[in-house]
Amino acid sequence: MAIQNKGISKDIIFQAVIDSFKKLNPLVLIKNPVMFVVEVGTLITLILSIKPDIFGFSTVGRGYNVAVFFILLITVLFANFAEALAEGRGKAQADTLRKTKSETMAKVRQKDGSYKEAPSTSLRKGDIVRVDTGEIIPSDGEIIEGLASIDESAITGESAPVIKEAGGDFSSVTGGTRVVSDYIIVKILTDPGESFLDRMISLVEGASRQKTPNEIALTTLLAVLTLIFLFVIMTLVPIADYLKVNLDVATLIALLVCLIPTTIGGLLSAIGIAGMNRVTQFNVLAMSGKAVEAAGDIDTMILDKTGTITFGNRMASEFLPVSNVSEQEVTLSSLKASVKDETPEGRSVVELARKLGVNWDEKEYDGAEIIEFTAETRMSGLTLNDGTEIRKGAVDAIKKYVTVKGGTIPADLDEKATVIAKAGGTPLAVAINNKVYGVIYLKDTVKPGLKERFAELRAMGIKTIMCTGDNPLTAATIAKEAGVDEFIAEAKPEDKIAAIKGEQQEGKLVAMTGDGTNDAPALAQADVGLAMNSGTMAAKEAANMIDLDSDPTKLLSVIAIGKQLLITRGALTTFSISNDIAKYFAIIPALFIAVIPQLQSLNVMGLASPKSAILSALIFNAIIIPLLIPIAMKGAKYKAMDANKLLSRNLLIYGLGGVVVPFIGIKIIDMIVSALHLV
Ligand SMILES: Nc1ncnc2c1ncn2[C@@H]1O[C@H](COP(=O)(O)OP(=O)(O)OP(=O)(O)O)[C@@H](O)[C@H]1O
Ligand SMILES: [K+]
Ligand SMILES: [Mg+2]
Repeated sequence: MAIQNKGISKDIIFQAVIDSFKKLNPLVLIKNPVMFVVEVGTLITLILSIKPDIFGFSTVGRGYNVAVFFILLITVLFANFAEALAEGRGKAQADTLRKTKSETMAKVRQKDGSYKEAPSTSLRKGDIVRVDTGEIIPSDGEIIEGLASIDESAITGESAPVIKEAGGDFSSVTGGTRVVSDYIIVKILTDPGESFLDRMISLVEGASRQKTPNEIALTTLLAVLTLIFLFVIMTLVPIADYLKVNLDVATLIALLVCLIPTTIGGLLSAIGIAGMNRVTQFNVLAMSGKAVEAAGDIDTMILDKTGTITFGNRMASEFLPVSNVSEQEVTLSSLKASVKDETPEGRSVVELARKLGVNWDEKEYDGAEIIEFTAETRMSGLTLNDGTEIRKGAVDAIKKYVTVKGGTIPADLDEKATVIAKAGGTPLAVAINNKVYGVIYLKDTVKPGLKERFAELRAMGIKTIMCTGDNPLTAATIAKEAGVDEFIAEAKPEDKIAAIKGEQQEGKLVAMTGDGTNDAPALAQADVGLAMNSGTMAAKEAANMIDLDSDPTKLLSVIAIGKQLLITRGALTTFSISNDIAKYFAIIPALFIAVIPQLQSLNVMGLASPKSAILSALIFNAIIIPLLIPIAMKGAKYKAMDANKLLSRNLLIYGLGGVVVPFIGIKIIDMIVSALHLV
C-alpha cells in the first residue's frame, strides 16, 4: 500500500545517526528537559576533561572525567537516535507520497464554457476542470457532472478502481488519483499547498506534529522529578563534606544523570511518533497524536449506516404499487420523481425504469421546479409548471406530506414498506399531489465481517450505536445483521450530534465514523472522528482521522494502537522510575561504605569500587535506552482485556523488571569494567 512501509531500512538508520548529532543543538534539546540536563552535564564534564581542577580540587583524574563525558554524550545521542529513528519512518513514507505528487496539466473551464490547459499548481478553489480517461485528477474537488471509475492506488494502495459520481456521498475526488474510464467535471475545492496529498505528506512526515496534552503533562512531571533529584544531589555535598568523603563534580553529575528519568525522557517522543506511524500503516491518517490517544480511551462508538455499515450504493431494485395502482403507474411516477434527482439513489431509479422499458421525454420536465433531496425533509422530486407536485421520500415523510394535502394513506402502504424494511432495504414512498402510488425498494448490503469486529469492541467494553436517517424497521434489521449494540433511527444531522453530546455529558469519550456531508458536524463533535475516504470532502475535513480503505471497523485497530500507545508510555515510565530508584541503592552504599561500614548490609551488589559502581550505573543508564527502542517503536504487548487487569499486570512486569534489571545489568558491567582494569 502506498503509505505503508517495509520497516526500517539501512538508509533510515544511517540518516537517524546523522540526525542524532544534529539534535545535540541545545535549542532543539531544550524541549526535552531531562535530556537537556544531561547535555549540560556533558558540557561540564567536557570542561573537566580538559581542566580537571577547574572547580578547585580533583581526586579522580582526567581519565575518569573523560569516561563520564563520553558516556553522557552517548546517552544524549542514544535518546536523539530513538527520536530520529521514529521520525525517519515517517519521512520515508512522505518521500513515497511526494513521488505521487507530479505536476499535471489541467483543463480549466473558461467563462465562455471552453476549456484551456493550465498547470495543476495554478488551480484555485472554485475552478472547474474536466478530467478524461487516463488523466490524473489535478487537485481535490467534488464531481459536479459525470461518473467515472477512478484508480486511487496512489493514495490508498488499493488497486481496484472505485466508482465516483456527482451528487451523492461518493462525489469527492483526490488530486493525484487517475480516471480510468469515462470523464468527469470537477469543482476544485482546495487552494495550492492545501490539498489532501499535501496534508498527508506533512502529517506522516511529522512536520506539524505537536505534543499531546498527555505528553506535555508527562514532560512536566519528568522535569519536576529532575529538579527534585538535582536538589537531592546538592544535599549530598554537605553530607559528604561532613563525612570527609570526596565527591567530585563528575561524580555528582553522574549520580544526577543516573537518578533523573533519562530512560523515559529519552524515549517519550519516539513512543508518540511511532504510535502515529503505526496508525498510518493501517492506512489511516490521523491528524493529531491527541486523536490517536483519545482512540485508546474510547467508550462509545457511533456509526452511520449507509456507506459506513453498508456499502452505501443503495440501488432501486423494485417498484411496488399500492391499492389499485398499476405497476406501470408506480414505475412512471417513481421515474418522474427521480429524473432530476442527481443522488445515486435517484439515478438508480431512473436506471431501473429504463430497464423496465419506460420511455420518457426529457423536455416534459423542462422548467419544472427541482426539489432536491435533503436530510432534513427526507424527500425529493419535482413541481411541474402546471402545479403538479411529484415527490418521493422516506415513508413517514411522504405520509405526512400527503395527509397535509388532504389525501388518504392507502391501507397496504405500511405493509409493503414493512416487507422491504424487514429485509434491510430502504422503502421510498412515491406520491403525486395527494395520492400515494407505491414504494421504491432501495437495496443495500451490509459490509462483511462487521459482526465479529463489533463483538471484539464489546469485549473491550466499547458500546456501538448505529445512527441513521432511515426508518426504525430498516435500522433494526441492519443493526441486527451488523451486530451493533443500539441504534437510533430517523436521525437528522442534529440528532447525531445530540447522540454524541449525550454520551459525552456522561463523561464518555466518543468515536464517530461517517462518510456523508450530513455526518460532518457529528464527526467534528466526536472525540475521535473517522471519515471514510470514499466520503465527501466535508466529512473528511471535519474528521480528525481518515480511513483510506473506507472500512468502519478500522477504528478497532486505531483503538488498539491508541491503547497500546498509552500502555507503552505508562510501562516505560514505570520501568524508568523504578530503574532510577534501583540505581540509587546500587551507588550510594558504594560511595559511602568506606566511612560508614554499617552500609555493608545495603551493599547487596558488592561492586568493585565506588568509581566502578558509578561508571557501571552510568553505562547501564545509557545502554538501556537503545535496548528499549524496539518496545518504544513496536509498542508494548497489548491484548484486549480488562483495563484494571492490564494495569496490574504491567505494573508487575515493568515495575518489578525496572528494579531487578539494573541490579543484574550493573553487576555485569561492573565485573567487566573491573576485570578490564578500566578504573
Ligand atoms: N434521493 C432521495 N430522495 C428521496 N428520499 C431519499 C433520497 N435518499 C434518501 N432518502 C430518504 O431519506 C432518508 C434519510 O437519508 P439520509 O441520507 O439522511 O440518511 P441515510 O443515508 O439513510 O442514513 P445514514 O445516516 O446512515 O447514512 C433515507 O433513509 C431515505 O428514506
Ligand atoms: K536515569
Ligand atoms: Mg448517509
